[in-house]
Amino acid sequence: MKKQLAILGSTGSIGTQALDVVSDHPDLFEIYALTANNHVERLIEQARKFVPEAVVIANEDHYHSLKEALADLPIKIYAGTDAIAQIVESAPIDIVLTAMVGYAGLRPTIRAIKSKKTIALANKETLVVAGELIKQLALENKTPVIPVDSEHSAIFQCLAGETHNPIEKIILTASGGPFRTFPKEALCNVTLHDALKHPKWKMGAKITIDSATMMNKGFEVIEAKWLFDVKPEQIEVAVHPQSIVHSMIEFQDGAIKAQLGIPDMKLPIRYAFSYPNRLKYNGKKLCIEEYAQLTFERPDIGKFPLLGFAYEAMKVGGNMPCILNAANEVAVNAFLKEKISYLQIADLIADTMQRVSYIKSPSYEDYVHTDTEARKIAIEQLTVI
Ligand SMILES: NC(=O)C1=CN([C@@H]2O[C@H](COP(=O)(O)OP(=O)(O)OC[C@H]3O[C@@H](n4cnc5c(N)ncnc54)[C@H](OP(=O)(O)O)[C@@H]3O)[C@@H](O)[C@H]2O)C=CC1
Ligand SMILES: CC(=O)[C@@H](O)[C@H](O)COP(=O)(O)O
Ligand SMILES: [Mn+2]
Repeated sequence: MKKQLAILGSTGSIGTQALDVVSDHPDLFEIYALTANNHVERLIEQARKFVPEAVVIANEDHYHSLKEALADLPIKIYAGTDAIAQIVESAPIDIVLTAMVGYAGLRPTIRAIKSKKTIALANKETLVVAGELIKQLALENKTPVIPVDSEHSAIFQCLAGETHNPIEKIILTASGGPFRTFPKEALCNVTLHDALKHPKWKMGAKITIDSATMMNKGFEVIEAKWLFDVKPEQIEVAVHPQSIVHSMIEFQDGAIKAQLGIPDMKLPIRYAFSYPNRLKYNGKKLCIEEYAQLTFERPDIGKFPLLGFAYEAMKVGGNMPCILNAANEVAVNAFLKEKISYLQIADLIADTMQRVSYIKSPSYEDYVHTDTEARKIAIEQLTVI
């Protein structure tokens, strides 16, 4: 039986790579549903190629053009965020890949977990915002959450066969982003164009900016806490500019296991789809002799304060990581529109973290309310900076 997949965010960087993986294995996987937000032409192309049961466009303005373009095919067409949350519940779906960007991933992920679908989790913001709730729901519903994020997939792969061995320490590797070698004083002059030049990975715009501020690594620290049930002090970040070692775990006997490979998201996507099996791959692989040096250095929190904010938010807990995420989404969006400078991203987030009401044990409704409140405060701040 082919596994039936729902790809949320099929038009993005992870989504399109996931569809490549499906194309490589038509005998194993079938697309049940595709969802997107604005790239309607790309979604139409994908729908014509994979002929899924259903296609959903979050932005309702595109509904009619989508429906018209696919009128000759037996595909159900829906629009709106409610429809995305509903489609993941469809009985035939085995795996839901959460490859949409940002807070928008939270609600459909919860619905998919409650419907006992295996989650292939790329949308790290879901765990940043509501990690405790997601973990609890996944346990209650016995729903596997398989990481797609390269570092977490690496850790997950290293944990195979180690069920009875506790993790002593996680060493999350970071590329260091485009400004790794820049002196701190130079960061006041960097542009959007500079920040969008990731040294190793070709990704969507939002995560590329998160990598340039190292917010991405901060988010990944929080993501690791929830996925692997470790304390903040057990998670270390090592800057590894070659992006070949995708992360490491240290066990209590001092052994360190790592997963290596060229920077290619298709490997963690493929592994999440085929887990616990590995699929044959004949494309480009790591040739270790090409790397005379694999280097590791400590991150500079003075230069990348957002990484520090994430550790702080994780330690404070409650709705603080949700505030951090909302403020970051507003700030990155403003930076992408060139309304604020690179350094103002940190100012805006620090300010918002101080202003939003703190909730120690948030419910789902509290997260929704916190996200709204934090965005409002961050947007207000935009007008005064
Ligand atoms: N790219 C990568 O290599 C990696 C990404 N990730 C994570 O995966 C997620 C996706 O990243 P990436 O693929 O780079 O992002 P992209 O920006 O390339 O793609 C985002 C996708 O989400 C859709 N989308 C955007 N907003 C909404 C919304 N409000 N409702 C529904 N769908 C929406 C977009 O639709 P449309 O294009 O139609 O507007 C698009 O399909 C992020 O959480 C990121 O942190 C994790 C590790 C690596
Ligand atoms: C591919 C992937 O998983 C990204 O999250 C990547 O880690 C970003 O690179 P940084 O290490 O620069 O954040
Ligand atoms: Mn990553």
